[in-house]
Amino acid sequence: MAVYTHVDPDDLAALVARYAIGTVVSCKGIAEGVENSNFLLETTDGRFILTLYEKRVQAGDLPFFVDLLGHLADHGCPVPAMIRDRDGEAIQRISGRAACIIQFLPGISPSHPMPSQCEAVGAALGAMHRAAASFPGGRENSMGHRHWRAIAEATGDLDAVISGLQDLVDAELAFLDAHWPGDLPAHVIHADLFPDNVLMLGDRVTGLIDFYFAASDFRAYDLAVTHASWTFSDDGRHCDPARAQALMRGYAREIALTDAEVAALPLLARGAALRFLLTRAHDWVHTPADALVTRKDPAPLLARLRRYQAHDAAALFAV
Ligand SMILES: Nc1ncnc2c1ncn2[C@@H]1O[C@H](COP(=O)(O)OP(=O)(O)O)[C@@H](O)[C@H]1O
Ligand SMILES: N[C@@H](CCOP(=O)(O)O)C(=O)O
Repeated sequence: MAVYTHVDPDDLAALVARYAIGTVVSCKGIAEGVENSNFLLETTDGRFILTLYEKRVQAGDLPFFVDLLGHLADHGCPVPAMIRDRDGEAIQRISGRAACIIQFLPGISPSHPMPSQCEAVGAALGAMHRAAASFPGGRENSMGHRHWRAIAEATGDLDAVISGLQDLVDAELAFLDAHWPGDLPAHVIHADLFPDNVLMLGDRVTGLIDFYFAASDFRAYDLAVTHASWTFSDDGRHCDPARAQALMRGYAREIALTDAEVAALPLLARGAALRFLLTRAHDWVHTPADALVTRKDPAPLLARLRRYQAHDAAALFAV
């Protein structure tokens, strides 16, 4: 359960009173997620998500996320609105944290996606990229390639997380620094489109959520993150060709990748696997003991990284 911060009932009632959304019926911590404190808020008017922003989300970035979600919704993407209070404010404070009340979207995150669901999420990602390309805002990717070495250093002894990890990470960082592309098509991307950040009903995508890592970066890197998180076995050792082809097919319906992007995908996927390996390793070591959160295992991301390092990795991205 990701609840880092307690919400006092009187403070919550006062917060909700700022909005035209009825009065509080209940407010329960949500089991999923690792970054922020999330609550399912029920009022006399319906269901909402209350998010208190923790660790990696800077309060100063929240106006960017509010504007981005508004832009994507205006372009037909299934993203949740940040609800505005009677004064038009979406960003609040409660329990010493920046906070938002967010539209509740229906759907379930697929734990073991079917190929048809991978195809649907590929198309939803492509459509989201088409919309994001016209978004005028931008944001440095604080979880992007240039920052991975700092995350590794902040973790401490990587060998204490997985034996032999330090040497592997040092070598991979050097390789990626030497080969990372300079000029692929870029705009604001989601950058964390794991299955738990997509809501679906059957094969229909009903929600793309959790945009708090959204930042300016290569669109093909976003596809690589999605490939790494949707097409592998739970242990990260096996990429399912049916799921991978379906994801790529769905994306290709919306976006025609350039030859340079196609050539870069295996490298970008190595970067994607390393990024989430590093943040999981960091959180493995540094998550507060009293937080109600289930830490995510870094090992399956290491297995994916090894798969993407293999000489035949380009085949994993065939349409
Ligand atoms: N707009 C929403 N509609 C419905 N459920 C949501 C919404 N936002 C978040 N959730 C639920 O809360 C969980 C955690 O949200 P998420 O934003 O992924 O948290 P974190 O940023 O901490 O990882 C999601 O897996 C989902 O179950
Ligand atoms: N998706 C990342 C962790 C970030 O958590 P999220 O719940 O905000 O996606 C991972 O799986 O390591």
